[in-house]
Amino acid sequence: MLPELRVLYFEDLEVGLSETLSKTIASSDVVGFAEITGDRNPIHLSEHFAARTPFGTRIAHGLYTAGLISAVLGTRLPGPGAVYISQTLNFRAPVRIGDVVDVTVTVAELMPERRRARLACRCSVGGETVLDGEALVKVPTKAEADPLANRTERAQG
Ligand SMILES: C[C@@H](O)CC(=O)SCCNC(=O)CCNC(=O)[C@H](O)C(C)(C)COP(=O)(O)OP(=O)(O)OC[C@H]1O[C@@H](n2cnc3c(N)ncnc32)[C@H](O)[C@@H]1OP(=O)(O)O
Repeated sequence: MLPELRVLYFEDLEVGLSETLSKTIASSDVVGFAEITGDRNPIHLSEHFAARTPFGTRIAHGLYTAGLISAVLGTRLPGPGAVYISQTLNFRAPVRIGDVVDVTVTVAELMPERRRARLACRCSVGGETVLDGEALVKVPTKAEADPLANRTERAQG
């Protein structure tokens, strides 16, 4: 999943605006996440260990799946320049190697006075919700992102 970057400024957002990206979870993703974070829980890395858990097989780290939400926020909605403030997460069902995770974020509320957007986040596999929660992000306005362009517009206008 390497989507094209799209910048949406605060004034471009409206409640209900939504974006979905999909990612197939590879074993190398899970191994890589274990390496970069140090979370070597064998439920993610060892088939032998995972076979004796209720899941029956290795599962992805919850925070790896959550990271896919961050990818949508940071690349598509709102996109580059968005700053995470908070994120709630409910891990409702496991994600297994080979699963295709559909990640959807939807603008739920806009708070113009502080340029905050609240977004509903849902990850699903085959239509089943595996993770949901809410993100709060700070979103640049066009003027904040490009103050020179704004000054030029005013001078011309
Ligand atoms: C630390 C790391 O190394 C480890 C990881 O990252 S593990 C990977 C991330 N976690 C997961 O993949 C777990 C996914 N979730 C599940 O498989 C299940 O939710 C569960 C096994 C954790 C819980 O299942 P269970 O104990 O069977 O619970 P029930 O389905 O019987 O539900 C009982 C009520 O609790 C509510 N509920 C269950 N899970 C969650 C949740 N994650 N968040 C919020 N609420 C949850 C469920 O809705 C039921 O509520 P009700 O009102 O009784 O209907």
